[in-house]
Amino acid sequence: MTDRPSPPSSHEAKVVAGILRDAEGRILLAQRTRGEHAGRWEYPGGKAEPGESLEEALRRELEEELGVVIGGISALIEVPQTGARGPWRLCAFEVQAFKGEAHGREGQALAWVAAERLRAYSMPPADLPVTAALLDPACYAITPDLAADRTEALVRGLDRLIAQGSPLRLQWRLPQWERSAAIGLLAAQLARLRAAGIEVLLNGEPDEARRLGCGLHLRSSMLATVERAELYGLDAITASCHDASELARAASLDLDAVLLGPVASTATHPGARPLGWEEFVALRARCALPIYALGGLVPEDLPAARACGAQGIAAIRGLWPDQARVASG
Ligand SMILES: Nc1nc2c([nH]c(=O)n2[C@@H]2O[C@H](COP(=O)(O)OP(=O)(O)OP(=O)(O)O)[C@@H](O)[C@H]2O)c(=O)[nH]1
Repeated sequence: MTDRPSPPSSHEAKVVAGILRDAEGRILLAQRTRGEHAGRWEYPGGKAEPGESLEEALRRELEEELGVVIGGISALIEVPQTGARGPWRLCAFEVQAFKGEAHGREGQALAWVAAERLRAYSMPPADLPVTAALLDPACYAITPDLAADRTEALVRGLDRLIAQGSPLRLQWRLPQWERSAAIGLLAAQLARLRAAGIEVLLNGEPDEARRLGCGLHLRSSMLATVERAELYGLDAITASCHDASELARAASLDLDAVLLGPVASTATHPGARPLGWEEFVALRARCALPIYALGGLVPEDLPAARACGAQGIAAIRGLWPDQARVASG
């Protein structure tokens, strides 16, 4: 587990937002009536006032804007951003219960939206990571770098991932394997992975992923050269990023998420300089893509990652089940 990040700086403006659900599980959006994002939809809330805790701010805003009194809340994600007026942070909370019937007390339109329809609503950029935190897996596993004769060990690892039964993204990365063998094994495993709710992204070429009908992960070298048109018709697309220019490139291609790291030092990439959480936050603040924090992280790091604006963690060792047995088995 990594050291916890330092608390957000006090000169950073805070905006609180609540995720409210109705009896059918639909989520409440409010339409902005003024300012830069007028007409766009957002999670209801507003700016915290000086001296107010985030919970107090959320309670006040939701009462003022919607006429509801909220019960318990839990942190979903914080999204540090850099705006024209300086640093600010969108702090999104799941609202476990509320009293009263939500209505637009400030003339704003409201909509109860089924989770899978959220992305059909135009939202401010800072909301992209909030929506991704609601809809997409928090864990992004990467296959271990096994030798080409280790098919059985790999399949045993997949069995265990499936048995865990939690939502997951899985990057299929087998650099030591013949291309045809790596793709052949994925083709044979894809249906059962998908049936278990595991979303597979091939570390490879767009055409290969299209033929398999799975997602695609772009190495940073490919991110630099790939054209948007080559990515047409693919499921989820992610990319490896290490700095602000790669993040900007990923954003210009409108990718679904990126992996940013290494946050801490890792056994698999011993020479790479770790970013640490502070630099991670500084980079995250300059773009609005969903970002998985990568490098030396384990599931216990998830709350810290979410507090730094990460969608979750990406890892080989930290997420591959029973790594020790795979390595020696
Ligand atoms: N409430 C809310 N604000 C958001 C979201 N996403 C996002 O970028 N924002 C931005 O955060 C800021 C929130 O300010 P606000 O105008 O709602 O807050 P307020 O009513 O307390 O402030 P005001 O009285 O200065 O207008 C706006 O610039 C808004 O566009 C979101 O999901 N919910």
